[in-house]
Amino acid sequence: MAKKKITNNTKAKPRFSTPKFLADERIKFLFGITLSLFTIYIGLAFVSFFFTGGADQSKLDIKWLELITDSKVRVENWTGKTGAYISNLVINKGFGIASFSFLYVLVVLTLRIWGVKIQSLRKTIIYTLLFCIWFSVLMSFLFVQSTSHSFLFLGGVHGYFISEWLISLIGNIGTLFLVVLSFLTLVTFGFQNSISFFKKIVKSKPKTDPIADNDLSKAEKVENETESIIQPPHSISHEQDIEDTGVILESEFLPKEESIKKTKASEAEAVKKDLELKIETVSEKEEIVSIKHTSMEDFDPTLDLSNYQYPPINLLEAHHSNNSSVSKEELESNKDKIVETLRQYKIEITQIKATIGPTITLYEIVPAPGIRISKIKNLEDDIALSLSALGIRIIAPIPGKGTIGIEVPNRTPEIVSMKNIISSKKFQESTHALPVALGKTISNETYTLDLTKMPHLLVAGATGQGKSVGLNAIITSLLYKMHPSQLKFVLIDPKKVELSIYSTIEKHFLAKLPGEEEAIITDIHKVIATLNSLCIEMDSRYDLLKKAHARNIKEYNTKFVKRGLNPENGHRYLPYIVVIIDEFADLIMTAGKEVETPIARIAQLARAIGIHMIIATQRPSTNIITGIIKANFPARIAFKVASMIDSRTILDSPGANHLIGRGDMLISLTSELVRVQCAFVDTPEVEAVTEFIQKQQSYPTAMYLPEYTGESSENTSLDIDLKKRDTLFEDAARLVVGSQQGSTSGIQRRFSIGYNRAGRIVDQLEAAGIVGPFEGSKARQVLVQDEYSLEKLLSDVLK
Ligand SMILES: Nc1ncnc2c1ncn2[C@@H]1O[C@H](COP(=O)(O)OP(=O)(O)OP(=O)(O)O)[C@@H](O)[C@H]1O
Repeated sequence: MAKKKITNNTKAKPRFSTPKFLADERIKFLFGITLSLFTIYIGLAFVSFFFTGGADQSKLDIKWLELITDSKVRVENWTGKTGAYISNLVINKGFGIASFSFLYVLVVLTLRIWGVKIQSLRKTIIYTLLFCIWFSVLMSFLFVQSTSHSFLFLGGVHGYFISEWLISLIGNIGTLFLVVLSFLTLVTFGFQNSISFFKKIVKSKPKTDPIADNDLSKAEKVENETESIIQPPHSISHEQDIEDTGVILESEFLPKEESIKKTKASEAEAVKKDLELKIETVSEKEEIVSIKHTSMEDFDPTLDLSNYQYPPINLLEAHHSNNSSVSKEELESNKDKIVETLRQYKIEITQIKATIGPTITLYEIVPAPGIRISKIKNLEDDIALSLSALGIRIIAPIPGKGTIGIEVPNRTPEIVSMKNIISSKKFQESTHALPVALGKTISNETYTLDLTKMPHLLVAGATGQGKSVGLNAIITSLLYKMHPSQLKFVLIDPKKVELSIYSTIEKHFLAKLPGEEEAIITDIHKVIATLNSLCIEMDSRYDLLKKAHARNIKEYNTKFVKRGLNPENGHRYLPYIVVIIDEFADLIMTAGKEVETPIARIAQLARAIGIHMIIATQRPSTNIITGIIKANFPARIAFKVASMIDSRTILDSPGANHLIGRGDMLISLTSELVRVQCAFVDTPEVEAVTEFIQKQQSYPTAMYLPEYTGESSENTSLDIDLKKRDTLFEDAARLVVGSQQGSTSGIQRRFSIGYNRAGRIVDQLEAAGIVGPFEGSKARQVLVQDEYSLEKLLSDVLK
C-alpha cells in the first residue's frame, strides 16, 4: 500500500513523497535499514532454496503453525524455517525462478526509501508482475517434463497450471505462439522504440548505396513521425550509435500534457539509467540538380545577353576536409551534465532529445510538471559552466513545441560549404523572386530566403564573426540564380576592401551613377548622391507602375514581357535592385541624417518596385541602428555580438551575445528567432565566380541610375530653367499661395507624388520667386500673398 501511495503522489515535487509515518527522519532511517536487511534476507533465502529445497521439502509440507512453533523441526535453508517457507511459497507454489524479479522490486523500493530514484515504482511493480506471470508460464511450458522428478518447479505452481491448461486448450503449438505473442506484447508496450528496433532487424541489409540510405531515412521520418529517429547519412558508423540509444526512458514524473505525445507511448522502464538520450538528426538530401532558370515568353529581357552562362557549381569548394560528426560520447556527456546541473537546482526532467546541427546540438528537454520555466532560463550560465562551453543558449519554451531547448556548441564544428547549399535541391528548385541561400539550420536543412519578401535586411555582428562571409554568401547565391538583366547590385563599401571583389562584374550586375568611374561606391558624398538617385529611380518606377496600372514590379514586368506596355511611352523592363551597404555605422557617423533619410525612404516605399536593401554594421548601437532604421528593417540577421545590449538592439531580444562566432547567426524574420550556420564561401571562390561572369559578353556599361544633382549650395535658383518646369508647377503654386505654406511634404501629399519630385517643384517655386529659400526644418516662407498676385506672376514671369 505504501508503495502505491508513493508512486501516485508525484504531482509537483520531483522527489518521492514519503508516507506520513516516514516523515520522521529516525523512523525513515530505521525503516530503510529494515527493508534493506529484509531484501538481503529474502535474497539469501531464495538462493539457498536451490541448494536446500530438496532436503527441506518434507518439513515444509507440514502446517505452517506447526512448523514455526515446533523448535525441534530444523531446516537446511540458510535463513531458517521462515526463509525456507517463504521461498517454497513464492518459488514452488508461486512463480518459479521468475520470483527472483521480486527482489528487483524490493531493491527499487529500498533505494527509494534512501532517496535514490532509479525507476518509477508503479511501473516497476506492474512490469515485474507481468514478467513473472509470463516467465513462469514459459518455464513450465519448456521444462515441465525434464524437471518432473525435481523438488523445484522452474515455473512454479502458477506456471504449471496455466501452461497445462493452455496445452489442453490450444495444444503445444498454440501455447508456444501465445507465449511468443505475449512476449512481443510485453516488449512493445514496455519499450518505447521496440517497433523501430524490430524494423531495423528486419530491414538490416548491406549498406552500399548512400543515396538509397538517405531516401530510407527520409521515408522513415515521415512514417515514424512520433518516433522520429533519423539516421545521419554522413556517418554510417553513427547509425549503430543511434540504434543503441534510440530509446527514450522516462523518470517517474511523467507529465500528462498532450503536447508531449511521446511520453504517453513510452511507458517503459529504464534498466540502465533513469533518462536516456534520444538523438535526432535530420539531413537534407544534397542532390545536385540542374539549375533551372525560367525562360520568358514573348519579350525576353535575357536576350540581350542570350549566351550568358550561369556560373557552374564546380567553381565553389566543398570545404569538407575538417568536417566531423558529433560522437555519441559527446552527446551523452553533455546530456549527463545538463541533467546533473538541473538536478542540482531541483529541476527534474522527464525526457531529453538531441538534434545534431552543423555547429551546435539542440537538447530539447521536457521538465517535470510544476517546474517554472524561468527557473531553467536563469541557469544559462550554470549550464555553460558545467559544460565548459561558450555559446549556450536556452530557448524556453521552444515556440509551438512545449519543450525547452538548450543549444550546446559541438566540440568540432562543421563548415557548411556554399557549394553544398547552392547545389541543394531546396535552393535549386526554389521559386523565390530573389532567392538567397544562407546556410543550414540546427536540423541540417538548407535555409533559404526570398529577399523580395523581407523586403530589406539588417545584418549586424561584432568584427570577425562572419558578416562579410555572410554578405558574400547572399551575393553569390543571387549570382547563381539571376540573369544580369534581372538583377543589379548597388554596392556601397566605405571600408573599400570588402566588396571591391565584385568590381569585375560591373557591366553585368552593377548599377552606378552616370559619369562615375568606380561602380563600387566608397566615397561618402557619392553614397549620398547614390541613395538620393535611388529615391529618384524609386519615384520614376512608381510613376511607371501607375501608368501601367500595376501594383508591383512583378505585375509590371509580366505586363511588359507580354508586350502589354509600350517602350515608347517610357516603359522598360525593371530589374530588381539590391543595395548592399557594408559598413553602415561609418555612413551614419559621417553623414547622419543625409543618409538616414533616403535609406528610410527607400526602406519604406521600395518594396513594391523591386529595390531591396541589405545594410551591415559592426556597431549595433542605438545611435547607429536608430528607431527609424529599425522600424523599416523588420528582417534582421545577428552574428555574434559583444553584449546583451547589442543583441537587444538588433534582435529586440538577447541571444546573439551567446553565439559562437564563425558564421553562427540568429535570424529574426517574424517574432521567432532561427539559429543558422552561415554557409562559408571563401574569397578565391567568389573570385572564380566573378571571373567566370566577367569573361562573358556584357552590357556596354553598368546600369545607370538617374542623375542626382542634389540640393547643394551652388545650385541656386538661377540654375533652374523654368521652361522645363514640372507639369504640376502651377497647381503647386496655387496650393502654396492658397494655404500660405511652402512645405515640400504638403505638395507631396496633395498630389500623391514622390518626395524628390515635390522637392524639385519647390525649387522651381523658389526660382520663380513664389517661395523663399530653404530654412532647415522650418517651412519656406511664401512670398506671394494672394491668388491675384500669383496669377499675374504666373502669366508675366513664366511666359
Ligand atoms: N560561415 C562561416 N563558416 C566558417 N568560418 C567562418 C564563417 N564565417 C566566417 N568565418 C571565419 O571567420 C573569419 C572572419 O569572418 P568575416 O571576415 O566574415 O568577419 P567580419 O564579421 O566580416 O569581420 P569584419 O567586420 O572585421 O570584416 C573568416 O576569415 C573565417 O575564417
